[in-house]
Amino acid sequence: MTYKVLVSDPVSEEGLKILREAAHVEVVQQTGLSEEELANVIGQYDALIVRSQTQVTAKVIERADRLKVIGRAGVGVDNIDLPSATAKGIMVVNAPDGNTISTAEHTFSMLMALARRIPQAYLKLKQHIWDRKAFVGVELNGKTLGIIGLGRIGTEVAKRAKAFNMTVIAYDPYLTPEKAEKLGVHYGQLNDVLKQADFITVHTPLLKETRHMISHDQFKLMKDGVYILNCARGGIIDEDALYEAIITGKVAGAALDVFEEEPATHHRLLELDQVIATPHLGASTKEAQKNVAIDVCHEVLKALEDQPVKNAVNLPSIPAHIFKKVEPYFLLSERLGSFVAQAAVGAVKEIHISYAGELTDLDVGPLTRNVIKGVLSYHLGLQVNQVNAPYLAKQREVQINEQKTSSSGGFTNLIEVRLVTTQETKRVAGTLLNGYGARIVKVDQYSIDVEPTGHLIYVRHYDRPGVIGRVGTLLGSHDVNIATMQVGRSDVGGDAIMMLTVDKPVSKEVLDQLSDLPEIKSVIEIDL
Ligand SMILES: NC(=O)c1ccc[n+]([C@@H]2O[C@H](COP(=O)([O-])OP(=O)(O)OC[C@H]3O[C@@H](n4cnc5c(N)ncnc54)[C@H](O)[C@@H]3O)[C@@H](O)[C@H]2O)c1
Ligand SMILES: O=C(O)CC[C@@H](O)C(=O)O
Repeated sequence: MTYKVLVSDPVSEEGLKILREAAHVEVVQQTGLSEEELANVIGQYDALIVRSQTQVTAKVIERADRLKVIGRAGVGVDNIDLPSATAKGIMVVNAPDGNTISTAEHTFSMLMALARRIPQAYLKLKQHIWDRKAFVGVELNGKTLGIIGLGRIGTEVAKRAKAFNMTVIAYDPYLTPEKAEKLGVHYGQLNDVLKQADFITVHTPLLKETRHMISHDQFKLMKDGVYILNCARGGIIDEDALYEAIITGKVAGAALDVFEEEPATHHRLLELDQVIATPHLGASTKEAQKNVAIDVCHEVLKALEDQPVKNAVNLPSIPAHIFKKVEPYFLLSERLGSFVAQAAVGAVKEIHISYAGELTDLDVGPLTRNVIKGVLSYHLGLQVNQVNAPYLAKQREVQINEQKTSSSGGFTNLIEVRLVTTQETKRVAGTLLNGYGARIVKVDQYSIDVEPTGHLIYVRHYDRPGVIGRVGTLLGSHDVNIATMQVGRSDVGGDAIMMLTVDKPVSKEVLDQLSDLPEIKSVIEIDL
């Protein structure tokens, strides 16, 4: 059988030749296809290889009847509708390592160009104007670089900054003071980075939690005359807030490689002299394109030949007989991980998972991987899957401990997840109730009974008369309907929790108002 592979973005020939040289593969290159055009041809192909331009939408996937694998030559898979691909059984693979250095170097080029106003001076000279007074820059030497997101690229940027004698302060949910010390960077919370840095660069994925993570309130905390860089994803920085911060002089300059909507040829930020920009060129080097093309083509070939792949973004690979037994606990295990990651404060250090009751007879490996996936996905997004979750945890020095125990607290099956962070230990336990589905039955020392689904509000408070009423009244006054409410307390008048299920996401303003109510200790919104 011959496999047909469609390459719909420019991808390096050095990678494609791996496919061309495979006897049973035919490669077709067709770039610049509209959604409609791609949907019309996709039915003929077994594999699709893209970079970031091609939008692999639900409509395209719906027509992809032969498609076995989608290969992304790069890291971000935000241009691929992963749920649709997964639902149709199409594997998505990426090439996460090949463009790290290029993107770090691009960020550093932008940092230097921003500090010395090189693009602005270049433009003037091209207009035959020899203006030396207008382009006085600032040195990097002795300045503080704030890095938000110290993953692959952030870490490489940090190394380069240190070579320039910069102080580096970083915030990442997986960064602990010990790891920071090893890397030679200062450990900070987000606000520390915002307050202390002269230059701030973001290197996180674009997730619900990171969308607009730098907005009006965050700009207010920064030093006057701060410089901002985004070579990660448009949308991490709120572009309207950035515009305002530049106009008011809070931000002295910004370097942008990415935009909320691309191509961004007419963006109003581009009108500002303080803004320098490139059209999403972070990964555009011969080396990176060669690396990612080779990596992704190897992966696509393996997927076509049913061999194990390293960088599958969506599909688990579990033998069928094990899958059948553990499948009912899949949702519960992942949601417990996700719950505890959202509920806990501080950088993740250890994940302890214990299984009790009838689960002790099963191979719980896939469930453990699912719990880890649930924890890590909160900060690492779509790149985490069943296959790579333990590897990603190890890479981040997160310790994993799995055990089976006889104490099931009266439940026929029980999964307990204990997350140890730099600041606290958070526990959650769940069970699968025969005929009723998954339930969270314990949070820390409190017994509750909550379906792990939808929008939850987790309130810690003091057990005093009137607290529950005030919470209900406040939510009601903001048109937030409470679907269920569970209350747990340690002892009368002592610490207590409330777990509310609400029908729609609650705005930050309402959550802040809830936190300000008397006797409330903390309020966290959890999306499952
Ligand atoms: N401009 C380009 O051409 C280009 C090229 C490659 C990658 N990228 C983008 O760069 C970004 C980083 O890529 P990477 O390979 O370093 O990814 P990575 O997964 O190695 O690192 C991302 C880091 O962000 C951290 N993070 C997640 N949520 C956070 C939060 N709320 N606050 C602080 N940190 C948080 C994660 O813990 C992780 O360590 C991604 O958005 C990727 O798509 C852009
Ligand atoms: O394909 C590109 O050049 C962009 C790649 C980059 O944004 C990525 O996420 O890997």
